[in-house]
Amino acid sequence: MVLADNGHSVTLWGNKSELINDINEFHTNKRYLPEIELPHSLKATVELNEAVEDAKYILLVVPTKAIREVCQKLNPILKNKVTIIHASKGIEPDSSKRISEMISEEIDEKNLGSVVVLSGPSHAEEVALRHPTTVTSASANMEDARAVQELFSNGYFRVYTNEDVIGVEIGGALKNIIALAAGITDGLGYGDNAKAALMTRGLAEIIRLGKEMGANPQTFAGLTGMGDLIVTCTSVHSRNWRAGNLLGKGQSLDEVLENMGMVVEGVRTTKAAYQLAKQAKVEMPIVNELYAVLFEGKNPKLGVDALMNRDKRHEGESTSNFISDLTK
Ligand SMILES: NC(=O)C1=CN([C@@H]2O[C@H](COP(=O)(O)OP(=O)(O)OC[C@H]3O[C@@H](n4cnc5c(N)ncnc54)[C@H](OP(=O)(O)O)[C@@H]3O)[C@@H](O)[C@H]2O)C=CC1
Ligand SMILES: O=C(CO)COP(=O)(O)O
Repeated sequence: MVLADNGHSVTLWGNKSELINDINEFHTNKRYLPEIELPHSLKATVELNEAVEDAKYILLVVPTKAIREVCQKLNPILKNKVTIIHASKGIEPDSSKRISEMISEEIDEKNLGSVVVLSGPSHAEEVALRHPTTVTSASANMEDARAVQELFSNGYFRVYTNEDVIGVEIGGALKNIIALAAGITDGLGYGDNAKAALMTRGLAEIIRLGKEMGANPQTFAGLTGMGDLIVTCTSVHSRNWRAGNLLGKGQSLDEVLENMGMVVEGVRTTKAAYQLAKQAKVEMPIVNELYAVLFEGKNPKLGVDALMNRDKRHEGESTSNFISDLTK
């Protein structure tokens, strides 16, 4: 919608023919954005090669677990070098790969001009209403980051640039873990003090792991770190918060995922972050407790109790100069 509003020629690819027909004929998307009239210039198709034919840019926004599969479908049909912009938020468990790393592994060099990450606090429901939204375009190649900034920027969608791809991808992925935990404490009925604690101490965990992975700690003070953490932990639109909320109210993980019907990225990312933290010996108590709740059947209330009864310490301890990292 943003790109179409900016006058670009956009073709959406989807796998449900009924939904695709509705977009082309009635300019609506009943499943995801039922109240919105889509720009009439927006075309949609079930044929991937039709969607990417002659494309200079491909915007890839499938869930993390589908990234490799979709790239494998794309790679053989690309005829020219393209820039792949991705807006997905996750880390692959076991390989610990970020999305841009998976894309670079799956798309041949001859087909791939550049990878740009578009990330930040932006629930689709509000962007579709053209409500003010700010995001970051990040790439190792700043010229490409600026080109994507130019493509998307308009009066309701403001795009900043950043060269720290690692920090931008890690912030976007790990905030989902904290949002799940915030949903759990809300589901348990604990309220705002607990949520503020999780967001603050959660950001400290994100910075610790992010630094270890090569991110610039300052990035986590920006839109793709603190900004996205705020929106995902507090918004009624957040699937990660909603999933956590149901867990806190006593549903099992299987029940929750079945009821959501949309991707809850924080679940797989918790596994990836748990593995990464272990390998890198980074202290991540919230991640550890959430991992136990999601994958080992731990009662969420006991998880909170464990966090509250950890050894007493100084606020700056083991956060590696948390505040000075953010303000440097
Ligand atoms: N929603 C939002 O506001 C934001 C989402 N994101 C990120 O974008 C990514 C996608 O999220 P979102 O769109 O909300 O997720 P949804 O679950 O709402 O939709 C995912 C879409 O991807 C499709 N899909 C799933 N698997 C495959 C596959 N193997 N091949 C082709 N298509 C597939 C689904 O198809 P089907 O309909 O058939 O299930 C569905 O249309 C996530 O990483 C999320 O974190 C980032 C910023 C904001
Ligand atoms: O990343 C998002 C908003 O910026 C979407 O978050 P949820 O997946 O929790 O809805």
